[in-house]
Amino acid sequence: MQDKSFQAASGAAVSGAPGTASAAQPADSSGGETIAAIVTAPGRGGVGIVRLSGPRALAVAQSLFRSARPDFRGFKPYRLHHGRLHDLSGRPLDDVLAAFMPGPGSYTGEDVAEFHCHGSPAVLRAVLDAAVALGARHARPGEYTLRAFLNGRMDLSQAQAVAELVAADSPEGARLALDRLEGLMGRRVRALRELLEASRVEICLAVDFPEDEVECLDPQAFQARLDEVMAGIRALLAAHERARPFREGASAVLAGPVNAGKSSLLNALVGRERALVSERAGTTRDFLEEQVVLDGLPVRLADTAGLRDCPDPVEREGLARGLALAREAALTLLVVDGSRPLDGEVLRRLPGAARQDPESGEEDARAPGDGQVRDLILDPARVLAVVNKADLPPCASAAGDAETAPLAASAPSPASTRDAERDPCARLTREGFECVRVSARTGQGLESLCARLRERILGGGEPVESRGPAPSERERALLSLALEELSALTADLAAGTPPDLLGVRLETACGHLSAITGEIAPDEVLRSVFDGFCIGK
Ligand SMILES: Nc1nc2c(c(=O)[nH]1)N(C=O)[C@@H](CNc1ccc(C(=O)N[C@@H](CCC(=O)O)C(=O)O)cc1)CN2
Ligand SMILES: Nc1nc2c(ncn2[C@@H]2O[C@H](COP(=O)(O)OP(=O)(O)OP(=O)(O)O)[C@@H](O)[C@H]2O)c(=O)[nH]1
Ligand SMILES: [Mg+2]
Repeated sequence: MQDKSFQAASGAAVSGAPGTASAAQPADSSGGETIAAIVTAPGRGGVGIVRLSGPRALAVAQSLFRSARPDFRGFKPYRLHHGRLHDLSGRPLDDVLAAFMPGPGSYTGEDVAEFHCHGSPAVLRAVLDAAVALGARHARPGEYTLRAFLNGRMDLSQAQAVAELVAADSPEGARLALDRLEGLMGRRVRALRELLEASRVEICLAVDFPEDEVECLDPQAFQARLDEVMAGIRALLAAHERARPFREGASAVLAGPVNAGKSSLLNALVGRERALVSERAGTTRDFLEEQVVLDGLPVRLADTAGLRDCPDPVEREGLARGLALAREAALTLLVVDGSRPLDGEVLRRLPGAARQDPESGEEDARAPGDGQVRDLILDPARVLAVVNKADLPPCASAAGDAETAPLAASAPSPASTRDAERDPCARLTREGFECVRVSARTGQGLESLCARLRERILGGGEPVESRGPAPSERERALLSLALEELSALTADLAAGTPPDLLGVRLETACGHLSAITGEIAPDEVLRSVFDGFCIGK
């Protein structure tokens, strides 16, 4: 036997990998219990995994597993062994690969065993039942990662990053979570806290030896260190804001006149026939939302009822809902038909329209008479104009447009200024709107539309992938609290507040930072973090 293996005779809870256990590791997080779960997604799959963690993991694996090899002499850590699982009565359950990962070096810090089965829900259920019959119990959501946390394998920020990684629906969202999983966040926050701890020591000295106060507490150096910590916290808060759209997904709304091709565009961006499309104006009557990843950015995209003046109360209500969505969204995609002059419904919503219309009074004049709908005023800052149907001849080309010149030549040539006025793209550009020409039918221009949409929602700025971890919502709240405390401390210092009171503020700020990594984590905090997990994580 060339290396250590775990034979049936060796009993449960044999731990290998000496030297990796941290001194701070709690004696036992399992309370003696071994947990088991199907850790792959519900439903059928090529392979499905049942995982066990706890003191009886090895014993359970040894009773269920029979190697296919006659020379099998027990599990070798981190090796896949081929064989069969049998239940207690000896009935074969599946042909599998099995692995054993001894604590404390494993994911959970405990002994872990895995069965890589055929991905049938029936097989997986039977394997899980067999493990439970041998004394394991069903794992609660997030319990593997909770054990990893309690065993000092990761801090709270990393544990939360695991849940976020599993939930990520874009490559960038996953990257952000992976950065935190590596422990970047914890390291950054601990470094900031250490600076504050050094200040606390100074304060304690000043309190204990007041006669030496001048020597111990140099307000300038003290403030300089506070400034450094506050700058560090602000940088983390800024990273949170930049990452927010990737975490939560941004929202964009397709709005515009009837028949402009909003639903066609939704379908083209989603990649399937999600919304009904027809040549009849007023096809979409209620809004409809779909989650898509556009140019790496997760976006909740809503298709809405077309803008038109309509007496039908149902259609009016649909329109009102669409407009309400547009007011909330990060960006409105104003879809217009590029083969026709700009629709009156768009014209009267342009920012300058109220001034041009002598009959209408103030903003309220554009809300319909019954007062139930507050209408939308198209604001170039929150709108990206999408000039659709680029596959059709443009309604009128702007003067000097080379692409459409032959067409203009064959048509009776109207004055070029009138041309420019009739072209929706020219008109909207003149009104200050950014325009993208696309064809929902041919797909032309969709790539640049997605790129512009991403840029507009993220607000240009620094790329999210610029180094540095992005705090989660929970971490953002704690960082803000710490920052508030330090700002108050700055004011106290300037006002000549006695050192013992300054010390209290410092302690509070340190407490907030500790809560991020979980060094101080009351049960309800742990519960709120791990409750969001799925079973098997
Ligand atoms: N099959 C399987 N895949 C998985 C996991 C798992 O538990 N099982 N993971 C979990 O959800 C993630 C991987 N995370 C893991 C992190 C650490 C260790 C671990 O045992 N680390 C030891 C020894 C490493 C080695 O010998 O190479 C260590 O870091 O000391 C295992 C998985 C994703 N993929
Ligand atoms: N040639 C051409 N026709 C298009 C394009 N996009 C949409 N259409 C056509 O325009 C008509 C209206 O399309 P829809 O997607 O239903 O338009 P809508 O804006 O959702 O209309 P409402 O729901 O009624 O407001 C349909 O006949 C589509 O086939 C395009 O890019 N090129
Ligand atoms: Mg529609």
